[in-house]
Amino acid sequence: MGRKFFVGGNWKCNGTTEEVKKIVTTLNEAQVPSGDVVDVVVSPPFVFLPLVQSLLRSDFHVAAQNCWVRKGGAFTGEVSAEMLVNLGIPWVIIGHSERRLLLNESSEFIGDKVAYALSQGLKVIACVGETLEQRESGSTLDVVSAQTKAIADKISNWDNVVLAYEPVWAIGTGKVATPDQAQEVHAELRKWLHKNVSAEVAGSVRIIYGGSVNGANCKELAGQPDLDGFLVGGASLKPEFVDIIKSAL
Ligand SMILES: O=C(CO)COP(=O)(O)O
Repeated sequence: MGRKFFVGGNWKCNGTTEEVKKIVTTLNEAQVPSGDVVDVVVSPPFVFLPLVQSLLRSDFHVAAQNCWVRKGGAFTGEVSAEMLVNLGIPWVIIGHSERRLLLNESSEFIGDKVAYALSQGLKVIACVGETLEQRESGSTLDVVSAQTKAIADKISNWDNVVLAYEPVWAIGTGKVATPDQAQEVHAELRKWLHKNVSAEVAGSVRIIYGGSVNGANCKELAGQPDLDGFLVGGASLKPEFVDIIKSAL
């Protein structure tokens, strides 16, 4: 099927100028598989985007962690998709569970954001995932399907979308999904896309996993047939991010 492996590093709300420079130096010096084998995208906080973009090796790319839902204007504190395009930022993460849960972003709002960002020419890492409560009540597949539907309802072209499955109970907890748990949801998401979007999209969209991925557990997860990469939080701030990139091989 030829889906290129994708490794994203979500730095979240972390870092000082010095720390950011250090991470970028580590990445720039790393021996990793070529850009033909893996897409590497790191996502610093907005304020560090220009710095990271100017220092980062040219085969790695940057993503913003969010953007405004429509054209910019009188929206204090927001950053528009147009601004990211203006700075040459190619990617944006949309719908991360921390924004869904802590900032009350609804699935519909996220669908609108994905559509607007794509319309401006950005590539989107769109996140879905269930809470522990939802998993324990057996509604995981319903939840991730509904979150994916809210995106599918608003877009017609998936070429520039990477779908990130991030179970909330695995984020920052050290409790990684087992390879079987991840594979099950990834396969179901692909089935959902096949049925509700198209066979082509189901076959070509990369579905990446996020939640307590580290240098030790990445290899086994990467071996799952429907798992096309990772969105890494905590470990993306450490040198072991390089080992996660290497799991593409
Ligand atoms: O939320 C995540 C990436 O977006 C995952 O975070 P952790 O890797 O820290 O669990």
